[in-house]
Amino acid sequence: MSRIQASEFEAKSQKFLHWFKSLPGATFHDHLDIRDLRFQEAGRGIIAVSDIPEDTTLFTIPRTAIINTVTSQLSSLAPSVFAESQQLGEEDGSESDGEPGAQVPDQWLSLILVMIYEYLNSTASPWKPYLDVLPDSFETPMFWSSDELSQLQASSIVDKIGKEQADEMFRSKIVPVVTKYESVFYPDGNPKLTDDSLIALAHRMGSTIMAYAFDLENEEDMAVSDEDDGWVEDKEAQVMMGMVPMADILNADAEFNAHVNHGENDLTVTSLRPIKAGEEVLNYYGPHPNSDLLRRYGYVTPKHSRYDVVELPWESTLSAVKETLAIDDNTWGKAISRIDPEETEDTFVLERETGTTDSNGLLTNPAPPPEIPSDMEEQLQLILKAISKANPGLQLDKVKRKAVGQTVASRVFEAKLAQYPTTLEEDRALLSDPRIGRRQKMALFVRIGEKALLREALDLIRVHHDENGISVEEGGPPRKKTRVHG
Ligand SMILES: C[S@@+](CC[C@H](N)C(=O)[O-])C[C@H]1O[C@@H](n2cnc3c(N)ncnc32)[C@H](O)[C@@H]1O
Repeated sequence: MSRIQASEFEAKSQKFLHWFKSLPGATFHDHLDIRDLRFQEAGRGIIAVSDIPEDTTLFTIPRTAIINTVTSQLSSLAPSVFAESQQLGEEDGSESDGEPGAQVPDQWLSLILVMIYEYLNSTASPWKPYLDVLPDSFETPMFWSSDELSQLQASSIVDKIGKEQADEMFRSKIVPVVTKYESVFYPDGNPKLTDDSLIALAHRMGSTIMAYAFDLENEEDMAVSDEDDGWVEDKEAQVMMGMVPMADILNADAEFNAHVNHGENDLTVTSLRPIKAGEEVLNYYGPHPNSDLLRRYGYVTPKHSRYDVVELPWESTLSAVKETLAIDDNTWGKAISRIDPEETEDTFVLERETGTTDSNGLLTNPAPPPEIPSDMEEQLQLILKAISKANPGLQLDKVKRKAVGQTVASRVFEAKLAQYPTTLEEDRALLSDPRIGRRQKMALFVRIGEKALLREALDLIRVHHDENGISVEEGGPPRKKTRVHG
């Protein structure tokens, strides 16, 4: 990084800080500063420059400083925009942030439109110094090349990126709104963007929102008292997305030392424990696996590994059952026909039953090894029962069913491991290679976490087998004389 780049970056941070402090109702503790953390690939962050005691208000953000559909001028200049984007989002029930069911589509689309409006009106925007510290490029897989994506190997994150769906949604929902309100989005004859540039801008704003926006909580009683000023229109509108200057300069980790409180007129950030001079103030984005952290925020951390997950398709469990019990096709067909696809899960999630942090933001217990997912066990027993109904000769007692279940789970985990072209050991060796780039390193981190989880699950099954005095062989195919062809 050249000195000029560093000083430009610093100048933007200080301009933003100055702007923030001048907002009516805003506070920023003297013992804090915004720092350039690009040397640790963390953009900007907030650092304590002197010791700060527990329970200190670190800064206060008035709700009027938040960018959303209530505060942006766009609402008054084009009042029907949000109604329209709401309808458009609801019409096809489309998912908008790449995570099924995670966000009401109209909220995300509306905020993208607001951010596009503020960005295109940049010099006139009251948030200009804030917009200047928001990112213009991202490390999220949405922006990775296919070569980079291949480094994620068999991680289910690959299927959740949703670039094409986002492209399509922006083309069909954002472009027509901007075109319809051209004079609002391009004031004073500002040059118009081509559709492709507008879609690229929508991606930029969409990714910014994904990594920076907050779900703004409103207390129950506010829902009544604030009805007049538009914050809360009805029960469903009680959570509203917004861009919260300064709160979103906080980086985050699975252990953290600050908390954002949502008050009636402002948001306050308080210290959860003493913060020493030189320490970074850290927020918490949630118990995300590294795959999700990468997908949503474009980074990974060792502490989030405890929340890693591996998705296992039901199909793979079925194949392992058929193979383990050496079931012939006829019996299998009958057994499968007894399973109602409406009543079964398509995917199971292997994860550790790890608690989250204590009230100080610290993780106190090590994460235990992952058990076989309970819904996978239930469905496994369901198919075993269906097999015994299809062929009574294949009826198994409880102990045997348990052993078969564990053997099947082992096979499912092994099969998943086999989908990753490299081994855990190879990946760990590669991680320490100084020549690998940032994205490759993050991809390695994700796949190492998933492989380690599968290995832990396999080890745990081995321990259970030993404890129960059951060999894996016993969970294997019944001997020839007990095999009955249906
Ligand atoms: C809400 S912003 C935090 C401020 C951000 N660092 C900036 O410069 O604007 C979230 C983004 O910060 C970065 N980030 C947050 N926590 C991080 C961490 N622990 N390590 C590395 N990057 C982090 C990621 O790029 C993420 O998308």
